[in-house]
Amino acid sequence: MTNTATAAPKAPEAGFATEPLSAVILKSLLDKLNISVSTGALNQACQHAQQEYAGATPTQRMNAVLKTLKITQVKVAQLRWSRFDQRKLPAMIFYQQQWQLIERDAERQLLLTGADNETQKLDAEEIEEALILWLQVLPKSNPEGKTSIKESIAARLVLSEVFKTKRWLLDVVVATLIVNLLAVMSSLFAMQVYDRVVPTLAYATLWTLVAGMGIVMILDWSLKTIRARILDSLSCATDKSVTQKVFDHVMQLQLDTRPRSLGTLAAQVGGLDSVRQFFSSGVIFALVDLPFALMFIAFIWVVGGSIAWVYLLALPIAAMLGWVSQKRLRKLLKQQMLRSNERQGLLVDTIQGAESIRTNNATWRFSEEWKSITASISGYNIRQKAISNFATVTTGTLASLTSVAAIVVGVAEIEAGNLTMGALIACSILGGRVIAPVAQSVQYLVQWQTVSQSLSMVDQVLKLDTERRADQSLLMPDEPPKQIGLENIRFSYPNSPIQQLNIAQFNAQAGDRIALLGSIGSGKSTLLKVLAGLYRPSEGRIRLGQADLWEIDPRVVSDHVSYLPQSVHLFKGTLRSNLTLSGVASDSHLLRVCESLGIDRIAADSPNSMDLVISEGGEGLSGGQRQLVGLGRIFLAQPKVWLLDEPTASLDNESERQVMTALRAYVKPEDILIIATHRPALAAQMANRIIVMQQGKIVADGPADKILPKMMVRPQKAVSAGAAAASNTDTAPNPRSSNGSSAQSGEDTV
Ligand SMILES: Nc1ncnc2c1ncn2[C@@H]1O[C@H](COP(=O)(O)OP(=O)(O)OP(=O)(O)O)[C@@H](O)[C@H]1O
Repeated sequence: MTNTATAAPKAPEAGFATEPLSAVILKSLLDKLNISVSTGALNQACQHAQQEYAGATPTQRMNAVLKTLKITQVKVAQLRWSRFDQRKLPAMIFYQQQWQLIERDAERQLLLTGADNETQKLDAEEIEEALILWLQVLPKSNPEGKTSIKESIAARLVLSEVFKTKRWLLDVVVATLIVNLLAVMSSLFAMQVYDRVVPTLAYATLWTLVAGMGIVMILDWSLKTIRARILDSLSCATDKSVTQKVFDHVMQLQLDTRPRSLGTLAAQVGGLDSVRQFFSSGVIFALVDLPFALMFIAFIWVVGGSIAWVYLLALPIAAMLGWVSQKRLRKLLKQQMLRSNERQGLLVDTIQGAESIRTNNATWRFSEEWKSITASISGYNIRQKAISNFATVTTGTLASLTSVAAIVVGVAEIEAGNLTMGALIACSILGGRVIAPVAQSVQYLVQWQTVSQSLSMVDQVLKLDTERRADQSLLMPDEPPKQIGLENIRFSYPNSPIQQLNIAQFNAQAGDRIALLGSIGSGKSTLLKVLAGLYRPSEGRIRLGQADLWEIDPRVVSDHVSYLPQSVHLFKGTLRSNLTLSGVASDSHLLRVCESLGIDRIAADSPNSMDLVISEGGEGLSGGQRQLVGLGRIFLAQPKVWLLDEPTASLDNESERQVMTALRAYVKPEDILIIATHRPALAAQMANRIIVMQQGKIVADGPADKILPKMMVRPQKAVSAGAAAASNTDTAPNPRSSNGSSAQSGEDTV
């Protein structure tokens, strides 16, 4: 167990706010970030920023420099070295009264380079309080929104499902081949009738031909129906399997890397619908029919000679039209989809936060935001519709033009004696079969843009890390863990340079009852989530029992470690289904837990008892009742490690007492209990060991009876008192303090 105490933060180095940003250092940093900029322009921008923003912070001046240089892909953050996530180097540092470049060399040693190009190696401790300016290069957005099928994970997923069995492909190709050959029969029928039946009025021949055509039509109808059925069932099966895979991926996402905007995430996953619609809307017919266009042209050549040229000329024009339209649509659709996802996120946020919006009189603000997003979506929509309508109408006109041109050429051929009237009519019928799939393909090229944008949205979700690698062989220890600990843990949220946890050593043994104290934002919840295996630290190791927690099967981890979040989420269902989320608790166990925690009173107040209906989003229970349900879940799970984040924050005194009693009864002597709380009274009642956190670090760790009394004295200085107490304290945990007197007066929060 560690006993760490850090000094209070030192004052920032004088002069940091006014010292000009060094153009030389900034140039080196931008070069390292692969952002090219001319030295002259950079010098001018730095001078301009210094003159215009003389008294401003370094961040404001850096932003001014970037704005002058028109560098938009970079965000600036300013923070102390002690909170900086060192993996995010290089950066600029204000040290020894000057701006310098800080990076790591090949041996991972910290290296400072000054404006004079002098370099020096140094240790992290020397620059603990120095100021860092960090430039975050935002991922390059793909302005064209181009997603190649090869790069797209979602597209590969869909295609691998579509082609899992290839039998259907053969069936569809054979059916299509026959359907197209039958189309040739229809044109031959027309030719025979015009050339042989009409001149002689040979009815016997006509009836024979009609009988033949009857068989052809029945065959055509049957094959088309079978082909559609095959493709429909294929698209349903693909849809089922792909959406399931994406849903499972979302369920296994590493929680700290999950995007913060959940409404947008939901919209991204919903994008799969347009992919499914595309694949089930008959695109495969158009694709399969497309090569037959060439076959029909060949047939027209045989029957009508030079008429074939007309169609051969129309083909590339139609293809060009489709290609140009989809190219123009690409960028528009991407913008439209991004805004649509944003709107979906706003809708979810507004519905969830309706109470806060109303009570803060903020309805107008959200309404304005909605109006502005909708206006831009409509703008994109109108432009997109104009392009696709142009493509559709122009292809239609092209089809008519082609058929007029074919007739004109045909008339000339008839005059020259190269063609009969029947052959001209047969060519006209076949010509329709050339233009139709090409026109359809233009539509699909246009539609493909929507699909490829949806695919790239789904891709963004599929690219997020899952909690375990797919190829990882996981441990399944059969012994329950007797300890949980951290070694050299550092944690920061993605895209944030701030280190939210920095803990060299922490160990909790069986029997430990730990209260985690610290001011708001000090990292208590983050620590509990890291211990629960919900957040993956960027560095270091979490030991659960003898193994690394991230090497253990997550189901085994959840069996042994339970975490109660600060705000408990309830799901649509009943009180019972919300308590027994995993569905493994027996009724008698459930009833005992409900009685111990007072949940039975919630059930008793409802006519439906334990079947009390909970609606989507957990509406139907009060804040305190939700917290009891959350506790109930953990009591039912009976874990070895109990991680409770402010478990009684929403409870009244009576319920809190009941929960405390229940905790004493249910937490077994060999279990580990860690409670994050702002209430020293709660800590005094439950804990035999106190840990105090500050800025993501453990600043005090020791027996409750040594640390708590000092914290009760001046709650406003609790954290530093805790740190001071710890520095005078034995490092071994003491048995639980019996000194309840300090607890009684300790209703203050820490
Ligand atoms: N999803 C997130 N992304 C980025 N930063 C976050 C995120 N969640 C929390 N933080 C930051 O991490 C820091 C630690 O937060 P944490 O919730 O662990 O604090 P805490 O000690 O539990 O606070 P409280 O007592 O208010 O619950 C805070 O500064 C917070 O702003």
